Amino acid sequence: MGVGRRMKKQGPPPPLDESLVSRKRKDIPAEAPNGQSKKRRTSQDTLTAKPKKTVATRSSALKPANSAAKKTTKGSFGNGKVSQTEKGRPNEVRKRAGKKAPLPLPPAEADDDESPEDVLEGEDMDRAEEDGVEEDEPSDADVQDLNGLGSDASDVEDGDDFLGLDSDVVDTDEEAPKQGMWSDDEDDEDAAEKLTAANIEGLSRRLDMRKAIEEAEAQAELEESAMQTNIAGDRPKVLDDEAEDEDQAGRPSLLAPDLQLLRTRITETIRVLDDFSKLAEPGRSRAEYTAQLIKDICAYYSYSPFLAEKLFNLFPPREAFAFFEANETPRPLVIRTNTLRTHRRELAQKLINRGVTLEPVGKWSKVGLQVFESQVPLGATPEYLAGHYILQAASSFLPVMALAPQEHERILDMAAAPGGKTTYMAALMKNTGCVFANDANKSRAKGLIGNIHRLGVKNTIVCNYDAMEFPRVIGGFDRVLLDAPCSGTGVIAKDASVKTNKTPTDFLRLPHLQKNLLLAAIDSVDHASKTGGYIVYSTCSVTVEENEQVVQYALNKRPNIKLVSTGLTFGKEGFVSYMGKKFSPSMKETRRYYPHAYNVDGFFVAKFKKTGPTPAGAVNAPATGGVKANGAVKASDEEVVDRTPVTADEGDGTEGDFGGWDEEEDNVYIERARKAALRRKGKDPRALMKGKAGSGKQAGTVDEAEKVTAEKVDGEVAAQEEERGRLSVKENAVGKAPKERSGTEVAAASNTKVKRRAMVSR
Ligand SMILES: C[S@@+](CC[C@H](N)C(=O)[O-])C[C@H]1O[C@@H](n2cnc3c(N)ncnc32)[C@H](O)[C@@H]1O
Repeated sequence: MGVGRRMKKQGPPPPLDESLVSRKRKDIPAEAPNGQSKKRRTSQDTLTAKPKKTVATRSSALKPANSAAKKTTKGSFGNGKVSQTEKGRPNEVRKRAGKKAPLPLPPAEADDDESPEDVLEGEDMDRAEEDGVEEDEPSDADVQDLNGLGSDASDVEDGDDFLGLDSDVVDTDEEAPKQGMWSDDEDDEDAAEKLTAANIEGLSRRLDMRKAIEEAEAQAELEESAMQTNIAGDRPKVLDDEAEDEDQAGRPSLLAPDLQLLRTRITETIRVLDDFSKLAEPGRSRAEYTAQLIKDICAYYSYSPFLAEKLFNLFPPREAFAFFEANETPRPLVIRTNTLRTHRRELAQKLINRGVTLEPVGKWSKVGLQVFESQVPLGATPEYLAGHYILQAASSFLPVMALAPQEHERILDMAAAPGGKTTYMAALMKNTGCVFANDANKSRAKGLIGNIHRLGVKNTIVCNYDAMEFPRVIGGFDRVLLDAPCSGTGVIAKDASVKTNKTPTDFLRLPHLQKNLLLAAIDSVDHASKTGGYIVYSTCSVTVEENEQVVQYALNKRPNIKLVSTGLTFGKEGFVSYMGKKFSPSMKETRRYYPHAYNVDGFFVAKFKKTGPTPAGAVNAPATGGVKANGAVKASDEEVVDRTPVTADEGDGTEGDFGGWDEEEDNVYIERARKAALRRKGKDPRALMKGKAGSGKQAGTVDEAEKVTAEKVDGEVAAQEEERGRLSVKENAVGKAPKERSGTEVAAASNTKVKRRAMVSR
């Protein structure tokens, strides 16, 4: 495998406090480093510019002695790839703009039809090979971004819930004293020097290229922004004239937007919003500028207006820009050492020998390795096949680190496929105790089994339930991880379809599901666990609806939980208020991760401690039936169906503005589900409704707009229920042949249903 797109795109976006544009302007020397005078870059130049040449020249100017760097720079970047200006822009926009050479999508991405709800880890071999099409250039900050994070790593390892981590991780640490590039307690100096020497050429080459390219990019950007056609003086004129967007007949213009002008206008609008009183045109409001900015962001990055606005509202304008920019470049390729099979140092040495350039992901992790270049497909090396590592996004380490599973504990991973987190947990637990790895999607659960086998995990039982059925299936866990299905707004760099395929309905449907799953997670934990009693909720989404709002709902519904520190050494605090809504002050214990801030996928992590028993009337209390985690069957095996109505979500004064249920919305859900059930039984709900007094009254309580949304949501919920029903029926019908059972499975699943559905990790 050559130098791939992903591997080249290791660089983070610029730091938050220095915008892309202003930072580069600041840093740019008056004259190009090689003494060439500045040349204005036209849009045609931009598209045809050969980074190879620029990079090589600037690189040699920066470091004339480094011929190796020059040579590799040519090899790596000199394939007639597109310039920075064009990089990362959606193809369709480029096409619309009539540009000469549309940037091809890498085949793996183009073919990837899995939604972020489905695939968050990159375990397949294909993923490791999805490189090699688009060029990018790392920036100076790139190593620091992952490496520099959590430099107070000792806190992580020694902190409350991380007490066990040091001993849990079978890493070089136990055997070896300190060394620089590797963890403090890793390797002796000689060994590490060898590793570093083997790696050093690649690393220094990368640094050279990064520096050179950033300079070239900054220069180009400066020149571009100088090409302003509609910006004059101190008060830039950036607001659209109505007529500009319409043709002569008043229809929306079909002309392709000029991307350079759009970008310039975006940066200028941000500048105005940063210093509104000084820079705004007289008589124009902030709202007008914001609307213009969102509109330009939609055009430039190809977002739906709905999602662009939702994401924009999470940040101040300048930071929002950094976020949208960061979504255009992939995050670093990271592998997690499987400490059940090897040590990180050993693994690194073997991979370096195979031509992989890598280094530890940062002090905050003892098992992560960030890969910069590879001569081999990382999903097909002997070490990969032998289960020595898994390709896993750095952000996806975080929920497991927060959960901090301990040896000999019983853990539930409610939505586990494809198993990146399950297998990490098993490694931390040194294959002791028991992990129930559940996923509602049967085919994904099979992939999970594959990873479990490859990585040598032996303490895990895979099962295939709708997680809402917990704890009726089995409860009493020491810790539960709910890595919830979500909209994937944190992983847009991996799946650009999120930009346009999410609708308002998704942000009703998903939080509804997430809230239910979180209650089930909480109710599945044994509050009296001697070692645990913790729940971690995580998503790869950055929206408030799927994160703080879900957490707040759980806090409202379960007085027997409290938010506690995640123990993670980096991450931004969760919102305690958002757009006029208030959340619990303890929400600051939750952590938000953004691509532009940490060069990791967008993520959210919340950790709860369960402080008391599940309230008697709780929806998911394992009152009847089910088994405890220790395998003891409860007195009655009768099926418990969750019929608890959901209550007010917003504005009832007692539960806060977020986190509760919207009673009307839920009445509609319930009503629709009832109708769907009737239809399934072959009855016509409308005929039945006619006879019922009050049914019209209920319909009258929901206004038309709500009705339309509710119709849609309920249609989807009903379809989902139907699908789940089918899944469950199918599974029960299929059952499991005796040969598929292992001792572990049989011992742990004394409940017939569990036995039927559990798939085995041998
Ligand atoms: C974010 S992914 C999980 C990723 C996984 N934790 C990992 O680290 O590899 C969400 C998963 O939830 C599963 N899922 C969706 N709805 C579910 C439900 N009601 N019960 C259980 N699992 C569900 C999906 O099939 C998907 O695999």
